[in-house]
Amino acid sequence: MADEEHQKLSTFVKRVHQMLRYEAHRVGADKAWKEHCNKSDILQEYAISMHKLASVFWEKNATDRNKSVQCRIKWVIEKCVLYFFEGEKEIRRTKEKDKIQKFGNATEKCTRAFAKYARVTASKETLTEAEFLTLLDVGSCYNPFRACPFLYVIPIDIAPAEPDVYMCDFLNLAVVKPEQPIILDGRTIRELPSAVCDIVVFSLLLEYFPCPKQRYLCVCKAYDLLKPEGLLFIITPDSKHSSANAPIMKNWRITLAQLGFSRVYYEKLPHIHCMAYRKDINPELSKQWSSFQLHKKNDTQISADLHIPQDFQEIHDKCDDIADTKVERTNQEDEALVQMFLQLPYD
Ligand SMILES: C[S@@+](CC[C@H](N)C(=O)[O-])C[C@H]1O[C@@H](n2cnc3c(N)ncnc32)[C@H](O)[C@@H]1O
Repeated sequence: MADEEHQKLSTFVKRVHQMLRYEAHRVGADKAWKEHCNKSDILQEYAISMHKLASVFWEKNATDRNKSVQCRIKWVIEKCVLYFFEGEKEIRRTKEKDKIQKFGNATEKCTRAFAKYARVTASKETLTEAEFLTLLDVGSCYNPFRACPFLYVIPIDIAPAEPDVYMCDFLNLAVVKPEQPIILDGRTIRELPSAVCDIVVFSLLLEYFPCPKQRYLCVCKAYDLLKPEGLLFIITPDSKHSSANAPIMKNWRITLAQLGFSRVYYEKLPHIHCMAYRKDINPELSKQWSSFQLHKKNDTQISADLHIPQDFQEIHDKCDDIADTKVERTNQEDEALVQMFLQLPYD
């Protein structure tokens, strides 16, 4: 039997997600979100629960790849090293350039954009590579990337669990003109300049939002905040077999391609999907790929949504009291629940 406290924390986190989905269904996503952000006691308890789940319970399983979701942080760092320091970035740049040349006149505009980008960055490149990489960790909670030596981390959260995490609602963050200074108003961030980040991380973030449009807004914002050739990491929970939610993952890929992202790394680990998307120098190629995929599916229009399996589940017309984490269950039901929440509180 799994630890009782582990189960209680997982249940609390899951109930916050359920409550938000229920409220969004009842009063609309925008209103529900606004009200949710004012529930400081629940946000605070969520922050404490999440921090404890990740740093105590998941940490215990950190060395076992089959059990651990803790490896999500390691996965992101490993892929950053491969991409930024071990040549993958240059390989991708060459591939993009080759494809553009292959497509010929139709993409003449792309070729010009590419050449201009190469000229502008050539002088800065060596300097940039030697400096820290700027990583925006959205929904950071407890700043798990803090210890990484080559990262300058900007951790943000609506409910920081650690004092070095900035208070910020990403949905309402203003993206301002590039080359503006980053304004840190005390421990709160209200705006960031565009094209300022090498890396944006959404680790277990997107499923928090009750509505597919809010998730889409997040990826659009990440696109604006990233430098060309920067990476967006998305870690999303799924304890099922890799093929079970493959159509949803494919739709994400098509939607992100429509924005100008191409997928660089993907891995299904036992409890999570791990993905890294590159902001292409020119968005036309990935847009073309996306249109081709839609054509194959006989779809004409890309949806400005990012769905998760929970969107297709029935919304219960009554949401249990969030504070009441004690539910009457049989031993068998208890065991099933524990197995389900052993690693992640979402599925
Ligand atoms: C499930 S936790 C994940 C924490 C951490 N990233 C991890 O991998 O362990 C989701 C976090 O996202 C935060 N969050 C949700 N919506 C947010 C928003 N709009 N802006 C910033 N943070 C948000 C929550 O407060 C919560 O700490």
